[in-house]
Amino acid sequence: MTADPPLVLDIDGTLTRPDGWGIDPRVFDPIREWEAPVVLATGKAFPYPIALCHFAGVPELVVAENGGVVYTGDDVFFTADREAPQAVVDAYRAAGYSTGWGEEDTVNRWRETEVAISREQPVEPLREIAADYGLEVIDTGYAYHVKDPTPTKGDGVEYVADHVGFDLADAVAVGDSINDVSTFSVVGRSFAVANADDEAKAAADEVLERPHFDGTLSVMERVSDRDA
Ligand SMILES: O=C(O)COP(=O)(O)O
Ligand SMILES: [Mg+2]
Repeated sequence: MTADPPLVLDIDGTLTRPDGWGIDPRVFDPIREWEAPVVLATGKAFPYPIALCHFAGVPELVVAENGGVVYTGDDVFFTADREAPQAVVDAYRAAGYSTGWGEEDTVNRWRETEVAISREQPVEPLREIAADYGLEVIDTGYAYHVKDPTPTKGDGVEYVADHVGFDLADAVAVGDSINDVSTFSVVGRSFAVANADDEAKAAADEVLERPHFDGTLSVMERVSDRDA
């Protein structure tokens, strides 16, 4: 018997420090002590959530690249490929723009199914080129993501739940942006942190009073049925 509900957590904007950048150091113990699966569902490239699970010492249950890459702990699923997003970014660069991440571009280096562009770069030409390729550009508040519209974080979360064997109706999700809306629609209870964008706030069952990991921690304390 487990007292805690399964958790689905976004990373940027949700596990972040009060100033919005970097993982809040208080994240590690509560997720390690959580008595149910914890799924990290992020727009970041695959190695980032894997590393977070690894260093926190928790099982690697991961939805990365906004649903493009799913890891159930046993199997990796790729639900899109990078070719078309890369063609969009190549055309964007050919038009004189840049991804904005510098020469080595560690943001995209290990990305398999989409490409991310710095929010300091102009988005309108990017949207126009992406539309020509039938792709979308989503703004997470941390980056612009050029992606196939089909795979979503919510689809990836369903994969993980099926493989791990928990009921999503019991699960609780916390997120901050438009890329969490699909997650909110597949779980039993959803929460948007106070810093969330309008789309996430509208989709969540509840908008929290507190931002970033302060908000997420308040949910974890509230939904845990463990005896104190
Ligand atoms: O990669 C991003 O832009 C945002 O990442 P997140 O989905 O963990 O918030
Ligand atoms: Mg986020």
